[in-house]
Amino acid sequence: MTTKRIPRRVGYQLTHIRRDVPRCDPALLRAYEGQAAATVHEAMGRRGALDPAIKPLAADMTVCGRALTVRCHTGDNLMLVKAVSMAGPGDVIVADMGSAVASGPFGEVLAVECMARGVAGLVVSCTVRDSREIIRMGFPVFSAGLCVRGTAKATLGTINHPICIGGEIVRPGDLIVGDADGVVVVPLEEAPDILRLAEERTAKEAVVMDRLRAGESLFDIYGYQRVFDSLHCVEE
Ligand SMILES: O=C([O-])CC(=O)C(=O)O
Ligand SMILES: [Mg+2]
Repeated sequence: MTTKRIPRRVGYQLTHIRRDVPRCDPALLRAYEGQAAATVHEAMGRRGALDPAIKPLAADMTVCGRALTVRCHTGDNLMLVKAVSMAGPGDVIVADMGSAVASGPFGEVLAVECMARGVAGLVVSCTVRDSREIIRMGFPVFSAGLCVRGTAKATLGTINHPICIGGEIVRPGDLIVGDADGVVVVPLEEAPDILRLAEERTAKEAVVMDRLRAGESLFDIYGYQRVFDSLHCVEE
């Protein structure tokens, strides 16, 4: 009797894990480290902001790095565990965990591995757990809150494919900038121009704030009377 073997590759085959992804210039990454998320968001024409439900575990957490993207099956962190094993310095793991927000696919144990690998941070669409320990060790985690529920480790997803998180598309290699105000994604090809615009904005705001300290008003400096006039503002 002959045994029928099922061919492993039939028709379209999804590549689950991609390793050959664009990498931004390390000097550019370092230059982004001093930038506030809100400034970057403004500099790119108010684009790129993830849903504000995704917040840092502690107000003083900041993150800056290149996106290592992960797409997990709902309630399963198998691909996230794999992504952590692939991550290194300068990487921010950005994880779309599917439709269930309330689960704890990331906690103290994975945070320890991230710290050991020098990973820059985690941005995740759902909740996480072991928050006290993660805050204590100072690993930057941006999540939709906290949940004690554990996850399965049984289903494939993708690593380093484009994902959608917090209403924004994130592609592997895109820049991620996050702080207490929220998280912004910068498309890699736009990163040099947006950095220049962000630096210009920071310099301009420093001058404006000096003028405010000297007694001027923002209303006058920016000439908002023009807007009032166009709206026929009545004042008595
Ligand atoms: O292992 C998990 O499923 C997540 C977790 O709790 C940890 O990383 O500590
Ligand atoms: Mg745990």
